[in-house]
Amino acid sequence: MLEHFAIAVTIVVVAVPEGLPLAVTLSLAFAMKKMMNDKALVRHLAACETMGSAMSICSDKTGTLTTNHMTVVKACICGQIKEVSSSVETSTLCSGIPDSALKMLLQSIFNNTGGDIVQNEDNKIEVLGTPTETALLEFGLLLGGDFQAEQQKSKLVKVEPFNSAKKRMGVVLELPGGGFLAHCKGASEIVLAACDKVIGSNGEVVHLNEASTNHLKGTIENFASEALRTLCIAYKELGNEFSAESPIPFEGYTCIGIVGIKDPVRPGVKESVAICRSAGINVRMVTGDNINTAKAIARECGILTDGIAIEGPEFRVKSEEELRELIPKIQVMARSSPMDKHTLVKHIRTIFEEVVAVTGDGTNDAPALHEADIGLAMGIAGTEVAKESADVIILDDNFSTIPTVAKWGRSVYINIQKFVQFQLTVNVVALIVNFSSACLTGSAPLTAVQLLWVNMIMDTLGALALATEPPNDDLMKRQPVGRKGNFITNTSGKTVFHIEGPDSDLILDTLIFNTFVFCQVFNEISSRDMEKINVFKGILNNYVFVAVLSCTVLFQIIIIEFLGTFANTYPLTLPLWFVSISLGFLGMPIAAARLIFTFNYTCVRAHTHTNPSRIRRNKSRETVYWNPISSRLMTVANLSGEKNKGRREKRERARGGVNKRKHYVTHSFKGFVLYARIAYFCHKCYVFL
Ligand SMILES: Nc1ncnc2c1ncn2[C@@H]1O[C@H](COP(=O)(O)OP(=O)(O)OP(=O)(O)O)[C@@H](O)[C@H]1O
Ligand SMILES: [Ca+2]
Repeated sequence: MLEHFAIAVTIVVVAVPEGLPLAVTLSLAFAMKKMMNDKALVRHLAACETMGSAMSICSDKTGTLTTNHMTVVKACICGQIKEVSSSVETSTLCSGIPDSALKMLLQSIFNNTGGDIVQNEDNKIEVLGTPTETALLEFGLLLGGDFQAEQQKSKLVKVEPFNSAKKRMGVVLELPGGGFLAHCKGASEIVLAACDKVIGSNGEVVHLNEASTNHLKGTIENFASEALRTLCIAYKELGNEFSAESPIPFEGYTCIGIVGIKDPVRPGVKESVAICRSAGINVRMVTGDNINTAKAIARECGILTDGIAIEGPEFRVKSEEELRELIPKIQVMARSSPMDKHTLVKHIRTIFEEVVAVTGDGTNDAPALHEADIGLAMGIAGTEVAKESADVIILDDNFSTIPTVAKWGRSVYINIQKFVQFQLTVNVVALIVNFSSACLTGSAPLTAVQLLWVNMIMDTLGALALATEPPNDDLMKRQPVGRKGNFITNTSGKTVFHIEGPDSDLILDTLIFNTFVFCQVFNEISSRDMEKINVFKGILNNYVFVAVLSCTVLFQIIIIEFLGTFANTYPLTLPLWFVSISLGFLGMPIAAARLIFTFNYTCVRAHTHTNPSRIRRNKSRETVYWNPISSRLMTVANLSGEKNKGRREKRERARGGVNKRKHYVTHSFKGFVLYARIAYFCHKCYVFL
């Protein structure tokens, strides 16, 4: 009783794949630890694996693809384009700029800012703020401005800080001589649209006519096509009437100038984008910046190739049908608001059912990071809001860490897949062997201790071995599995026979079907004579047999090669025909081997249970054995071959062959029952599945 109980418990222990959760956790934890060495901090454990199935990456530009170290390198003030660099003297920079314009520019730069300039302990000047702000403040210093003095001159009445939706920033100053003045800076084409005047080359304010508008627009386009981020700086006199409660008006501005800010592309981005491409991951750029700047940078990174670039406001108004057509082609989305980024990610996820990864650093990326299947935030330049919304933090702010994360994700997926396939096979075999033998014989072939050892090998140690397999570079050469990928695949079958292409499933099915039919054909031949090994002997004498067999083969060829649509088959190549026929033929040697085995086995058994009465009947005093297959006594000579054939035939004739026929009938009946049982079992399995 106790023994049976122990066996039952062991079988249950073997049957439960308790190594699976272990393998999953182990694989994830292992990947997480290794990813930490590769400068990726995983915040949610499951994210390790999700990244492996990513099909699409939406990346923002500033700070992710670019370094986020910004400097003003070009400026267009009073119609003059100036090259700016720290080596240029203030006097040369300011030459040609009228005093009034310079004064207004410095007032704007130093008052309309979210940054600050302080003196640190070493008496060095330090510029604080977001990269765009610091770039502008440094430009102001280069122009010879004094931050503190400029700020003390006038009183700040109202501030509308920068946000990514409006893409501009504005302040209102109360001037020392009385009256209010509004300053605005922001996305160049947006601010320029609010201007109707411009400071001319002599410092006078002139109406913005078509020629000057086109000149400014051309300048913006020129700067942008050089991958520069452009900002337009403008002011507006508000007169004496302004209350701090009312919003800053946004029309009738006077344009002071346009600056071009350089933000170089991070080294290694191009290579990383190429790796993602070859791994079947679609990389898109979604940025708040100008479309031309975005295009230029996207080309430099290898993101923009043959796809399209679209602007946020245009994207926003498209219907769902239009988006369905458009989204697969979009490679760059510029001037996007945080909600545009979010909408794009949501549509890729829901309409196309792709697994989407989003990378970002700013507060404007937070909604998209949150919506994505996996959010990756930049660790150094990233804002707290972005990091909070992300699943993985890229500690070195390097875009090339992203393919590494994807590689680890794929390795986790593959490792778990390998383990599941390993465990499925081992578990099922161990279970069937033990369960069936316990049912049939009452005892399991493996003892409890043995079973527990087997269980340990296949569960715990198996998990440890397979889950910690490190990734190889080949992982990034295959397509992502995506959301609908099959976890348990039949690729093994396909890879064995080198079946590829879109019809590979059908080809594999046809191969199985063909092999099955040829198994039957050869089985038919094997069944011609149950006693003899050479079943081909005299085959041509039976015309019916030959005709039936030939017709079967002929029809099979027609079905496979020509009746594809009707029979759901696919024409097989010559090597695949060879494979299926050979596999079908395998049954024959197996049948022959079984014949030899049972023959010898029964002989040996007969020898041990020799019936003395029958031995005595042999006149030539040879040792005779009882062969149950042919139901007759045989000498050693009989067993080994065709010797004494004449005598045997004579004896058979004397017996009238009655016994033999009776034997065949029982055999066929037993066979029929067995087949019926197998068929019934298969049917049950099918229904169960
Ligand atoms: N501090 C600022 N003051 C005024 N305008 C700004 C400021 N910062 C950025 N801009 C303008 O707003 C635009 C959009 O900025 P936004 O924050 O939406 O995206 P981004 O940081 O340029 O790009 P990404 O989404 O790729 O990070 C910029 O192209 C720039 O013209
Ligand atoms: Ca950004």
